[in-house]
Amino acid sequence: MTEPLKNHCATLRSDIFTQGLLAEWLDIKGPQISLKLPFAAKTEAERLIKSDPLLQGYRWDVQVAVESMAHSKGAGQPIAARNVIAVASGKGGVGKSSVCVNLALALSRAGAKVGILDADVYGPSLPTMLGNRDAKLTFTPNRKMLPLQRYGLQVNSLGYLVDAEDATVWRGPMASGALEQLYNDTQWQDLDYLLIDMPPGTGDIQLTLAQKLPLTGAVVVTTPQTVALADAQKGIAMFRKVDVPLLGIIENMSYFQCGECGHQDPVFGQQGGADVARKHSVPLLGQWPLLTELRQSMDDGTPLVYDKPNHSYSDLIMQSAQQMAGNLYEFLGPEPAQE
Ligand SMILES: Nc1ncnc2c1ncn2[C@@H]1O[C@H](COP(=O)(O)OP(=O)(O)OP(=O)(O)O)[C@@H](O)[C@H]1O
Repeated sequence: MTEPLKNHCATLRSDIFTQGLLAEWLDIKGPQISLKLPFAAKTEAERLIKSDPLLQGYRWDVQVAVESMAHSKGAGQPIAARNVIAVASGKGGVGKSSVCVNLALALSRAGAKVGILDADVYGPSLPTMLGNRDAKLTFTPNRKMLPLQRYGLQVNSLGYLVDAEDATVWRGPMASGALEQLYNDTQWQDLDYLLIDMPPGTGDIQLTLAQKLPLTGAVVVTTPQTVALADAQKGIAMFRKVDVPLLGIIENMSYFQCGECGHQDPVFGQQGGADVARKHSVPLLGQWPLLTELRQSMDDGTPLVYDKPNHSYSDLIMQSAQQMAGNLYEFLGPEPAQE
């Protein structure tokens, strides 16, 4: 029965599991099935299993054991996590930090150990979005920073070290120095994914970061608006130039969705992010509407995907995050085992 069952699981396909649930991830002992996923997609796997009548008679134990991907680079920087992902935008204010926080929380819900490094040193917004602005970092005896724990994530931001207002007037070299220190001197604990909230833009500081950090991949956030799209394309070009694989584009603020009646209004134009994704052969990870509740949740420091997991918007975020993790695995493949 084991082989036919494994073959059946391989037919359970979705956008995230393009080859189904693979035989090597499954361990079947009588009515007990253990499924060990190599990327964060526990929620999607459970959904697939639940939707199949043939699999209901079994006891399922779904675990996530994220593997480090083969592609990992960076000029001499230590690698702080199994996978390091930049969340970037060519233009400011398109919602990059909000997307980064929600993606991180979604990956954590999908079974992974996740951290966020707020590298947006000119305007660190992580402390506000996570509702822990008064939190202060602690240090190890050898002066390493211990990341703060929040909503199941490990996080660090310049905002926990200095006042956000002070950081906004920093000049390039000071900001780059602070960033390198944040990256090198934070003692991250056993992370599957470290998401880096990059400073907006494609200038020197962003290029240096993209070159120096051992990035496994990058996600570009844009709105559908023409000016944002031009900058998003610069972002794509920047990552391609330094050989960082693009895991996808998130089109944020795709349309305004009225919280009362559900009416949709394409405030910033239509499909722009989707068109750029197609033009540059980068996957589109999602189209997230402009929603008052999302903005409110970020201002209140209780991000939607954590605070309201059953909200339809949270489903969108979960889909994008798991798709990103799946793309990372599919595009890059696990690191070969050490001899
Ligand atoms: N989909 C959305 N719906 C409603 N509000 C949103 C959405 N995405 C982001 N926002 C809001 O837009 C504002 C800007 O978002 P955010 O700070 O995430 O952008 P950013 O691109 O990181 O900005 P910066 O360039 O300053 O780093 C915030 O108030 C945020 O709550």
